[in-house]
Amino acid sequence: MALPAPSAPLPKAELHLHIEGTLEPELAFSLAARNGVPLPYADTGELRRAYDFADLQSFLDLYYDLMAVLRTAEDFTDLAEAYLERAARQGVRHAEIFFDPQAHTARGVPFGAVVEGLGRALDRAEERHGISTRLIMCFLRDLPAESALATLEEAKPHLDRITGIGLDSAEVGHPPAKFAEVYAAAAELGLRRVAHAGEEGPPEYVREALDVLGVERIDHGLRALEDPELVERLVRERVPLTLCPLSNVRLRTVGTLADHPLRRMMDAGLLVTVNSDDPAYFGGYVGDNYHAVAGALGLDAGQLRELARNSFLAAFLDHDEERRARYLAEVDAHPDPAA
Ligand code: HPA
Ligand SMILES: [Zn+2]
Repeated sequence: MALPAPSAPLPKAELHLHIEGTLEPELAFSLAARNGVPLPYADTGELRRAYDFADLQSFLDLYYDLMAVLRTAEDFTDLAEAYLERAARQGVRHAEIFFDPQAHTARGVPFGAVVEGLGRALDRAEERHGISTRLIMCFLRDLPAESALATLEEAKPHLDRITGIGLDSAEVGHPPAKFAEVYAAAAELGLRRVAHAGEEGPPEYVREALDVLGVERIDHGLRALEDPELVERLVRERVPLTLCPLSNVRLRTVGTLADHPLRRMMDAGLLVTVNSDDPAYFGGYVGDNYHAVAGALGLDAGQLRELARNSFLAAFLDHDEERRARYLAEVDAHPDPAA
């Protein structure tokens, strides 16, 4: 008897994904060889063994170091192409991709090489992988606000490729209000706004991201749970939260997946989504994150469907409502959300 064909993975959008965090050890070594960049690791096994993080900063140190291998537009194309291929296999139909321009321009890589390189992969993502895409430029919050303003200036000739801005890197000590001016300038330019807040920083940072920066989504937002009034507001205003469960475990913001508050957050009425953050470093791509939380928290088919629906509801698809409706219909029609 023939085995039934395995069903396709649940269609989903990925809204919290740092493209530099998709740099797998194998690609890092091959780019290092191509560009003549020395790496302080003997092989991919030794590099992987360094992925044992105590907190956000210990991860960021390695993340920024390994980026040294990314030098040319072609490197960024190869990086994004590898991500899109993996994402498609895990059911991603729409990806809103973060990149960190300052981490590259600071090393002498031109802004244009980064955006054009990524853009070449994104331009063919629909045809090759069936994935629609957006690009979101993140500012490094541990650099001065002036550097973010200069980066927005550099971005101006490339705004046809950039949908929005975000805020990432070391959170504590760098409150959202530090970036009020650049967020206001970006809003004037018609850019969408998101920010990491409440990953390691306090609930106050989540409130500031909403009130001072005018963000439309909060990346992570876990620590909002410490403030019931803030939770009530996030529910009332339907502010999407882009959660990254495997990241939270690897960076020790939650103890184990079984302790992850995702299910409680859904029960509280929050609009939560599941994402991979930096999948090459945290042990899984977005489908792996869905499977992991489904297993650890005992999510049923309805809850998995809700997470996938939320991802499309929270996506920047306002100018393409027809597409959003199509993606939502694909979720509703999916025979087996656990796949
Ligand atoms: O998880 C993250 N948090 C903050 N900054 C980041 N930059 C890449 N990944 C992250
Ligand atoms: Zn992130």
